[in-house]
Amino acid sequence: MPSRHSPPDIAPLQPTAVSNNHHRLHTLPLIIAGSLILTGALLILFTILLYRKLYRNRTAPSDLISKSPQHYQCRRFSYSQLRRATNSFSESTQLGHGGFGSVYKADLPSGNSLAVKVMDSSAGSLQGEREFHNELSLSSHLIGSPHVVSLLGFSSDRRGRRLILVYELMANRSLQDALLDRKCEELMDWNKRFEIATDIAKGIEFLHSCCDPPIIHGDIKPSNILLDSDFKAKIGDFGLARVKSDDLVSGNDTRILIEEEEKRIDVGDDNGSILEETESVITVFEDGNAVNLSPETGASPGAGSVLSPETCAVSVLTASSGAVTGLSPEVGLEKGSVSESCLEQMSVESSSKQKVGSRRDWWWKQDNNGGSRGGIESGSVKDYVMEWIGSEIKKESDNNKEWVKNGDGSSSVTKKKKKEKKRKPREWWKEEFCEELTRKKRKKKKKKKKRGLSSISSIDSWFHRDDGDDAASVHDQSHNPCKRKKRNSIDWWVDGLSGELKSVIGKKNSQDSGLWCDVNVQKSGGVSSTPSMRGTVCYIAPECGGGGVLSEKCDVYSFGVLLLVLVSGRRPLQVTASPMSEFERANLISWAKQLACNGKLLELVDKSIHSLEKEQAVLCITIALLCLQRSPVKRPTMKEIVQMLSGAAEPPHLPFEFSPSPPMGFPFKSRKKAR
Ligand SMILES: Nc1ncnc2c1ncn2[C@@H]1O[C@H](COP(=O)(O)OP(=O)(O)OP(=O)(O)O)[C@@H](O)[C@H]1O
Repeated sequence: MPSRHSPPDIAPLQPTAVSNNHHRLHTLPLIIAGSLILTGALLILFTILLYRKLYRNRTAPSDLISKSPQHYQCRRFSYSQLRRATNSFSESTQLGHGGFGSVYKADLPSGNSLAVKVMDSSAGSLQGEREFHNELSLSSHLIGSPHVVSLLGFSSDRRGRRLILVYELMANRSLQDALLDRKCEELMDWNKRFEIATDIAKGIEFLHSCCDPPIIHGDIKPSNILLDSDFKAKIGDFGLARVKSDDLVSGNDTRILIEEEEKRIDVGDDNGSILEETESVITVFEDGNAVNLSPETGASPGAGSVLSPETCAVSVLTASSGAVTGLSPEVGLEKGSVSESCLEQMSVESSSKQKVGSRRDWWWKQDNNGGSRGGIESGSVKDYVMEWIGSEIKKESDNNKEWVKNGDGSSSVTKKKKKEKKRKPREWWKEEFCEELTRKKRKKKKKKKKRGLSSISSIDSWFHRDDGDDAASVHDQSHNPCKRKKRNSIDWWVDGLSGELKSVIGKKNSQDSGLWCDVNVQKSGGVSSTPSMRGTVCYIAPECGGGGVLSEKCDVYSFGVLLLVLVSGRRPLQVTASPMSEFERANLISWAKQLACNGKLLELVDKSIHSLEKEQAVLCITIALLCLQRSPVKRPTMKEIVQMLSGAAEPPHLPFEFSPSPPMGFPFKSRKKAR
């Protein structure tokens, strides 16, 4: 009998293998998923670590800085100690407010007091961080001058969001604050002012001549001049300063560049820029709903609109600087603040018109900023201003129709009487401007008849004036009484503004409007100035604005403006009284030039000053005018200035173009007549 073989144990094995396979099939995706999750988690962890590392690097520069040997002399302060010393950075300890934060007085338990500048980097201000770095990195160069504010150290909070610079405390805060806001009695003594001027000059000379390599401050202005308890001046705030390194243009190169630039402008302008400018004005206003900007034609009814004095004043003053204490009749010609929206509008629009200039150094680079020669071309400045005025005119035109009629003399007597009753503070402005307009209108008609010249808006001609032309025109007019007659207060007022506008418009800043906001006087008495990478409007040299060539001569120019401010006790741009005649004084630089041409320099001196040394005052103004020459090469060096101020060098002569007119009736015969 055949033995019956039991079937091999394969059959029962089969289900096991199947189940194993099944098991494998089940686990494989799990393994894959698991490994994917693990990889993902690792990636996320890595990213987080990387991000934290980068973030830490960005927000806590002080950690890095402390490792750098060149900062070892700068002490690192304990944040909590500083916080306690400033009462948690309370307002009561606030000394002032700048572009990138506030300055507090810190009273240490030892009895010493310090000034603590807090920059809140959580606001995302890269520029603030840069200034922080810049100031720290320069501190090692700045030791040894009694005319420079000492940087004692730095600090930052645990998360590195608050960056702190610690300075010696300057009891009388800034010159801006003491002279222009608080009007300290001590500064009404001429000797004190002269001493301050000399100290500042010595401080800048130290930066230019004693530091190796030289340092260019880049932002000389009253709010960066600090006064100790004896009102001795020291230069502070080196956030925009820079070491003059080899990659920077040397003095000679600067000269070549400037000469090339001047040639380019001469040739460029000849090649039609003036024509373009004229055309652009017409186009702008034709586009702007047939708004006629010419005061002459604008005054006529039906012209669609008119350039009201308010518009003119606000636009030009706003454009020029925040340093305007009197803006328009609406603000009562007292301290007022420039409309922020206007400033923003100006900055935003202007920045879009700028040509972005390329500079090697980050110092010059600014978000949304840059540009060639003053950050903009003259045409675009004017276009911008014209456009802006045009838009303001549109707003004004509806309100001002009555005024236009009045200006034209067509309104009824009864209406006039009614208006007189309601006379608002701004009325004087309108009336005076109407007179101005009608006068101009008459003159223009005469001109047309005589010469048959094409009509160009007088506003247009205002903007054709450049800094250089300004001087020339001042001189020209002073030497030619006939020409001078043609100028009126408005002309003088607007004189020189094109250069300032260039600076303004080249200053768009991510944090604020980019304008000098000295009008925003803080509660503490401090002021907020422009946190600009290029200096401050009205103080910045024409060639430096908008990323131009930087040299020591930029500081010399700023010193010139500061000197005028010091002597006159007023801001570079301000209207202090209501009459139209005051407009000619609104622009301090133009006014100084005008007085120089008329041989009346001493009229510039602050009336509140006592014990005036007239010779010294004339010396100061003369030096200021030398510093304000358009060509940097012509400006004196700080060393020369110190020598002049200290009497070690001969007192300088006024630049030719500002020297007083020669006596009339000069016996000069032309060849033609002689024959
Ligand atoms: N060391 C100091 N001692 C006393 N007060 C100071 C000191 N440093 C600054 N201040 C005060 O704080 C104010 C603000 O200074 P800060 O340098 O921050 O800004 P600013 O120079 O006014 O403007 P910007 O930031 O545009 O340069 C100064 O105007 C001054 O009144």
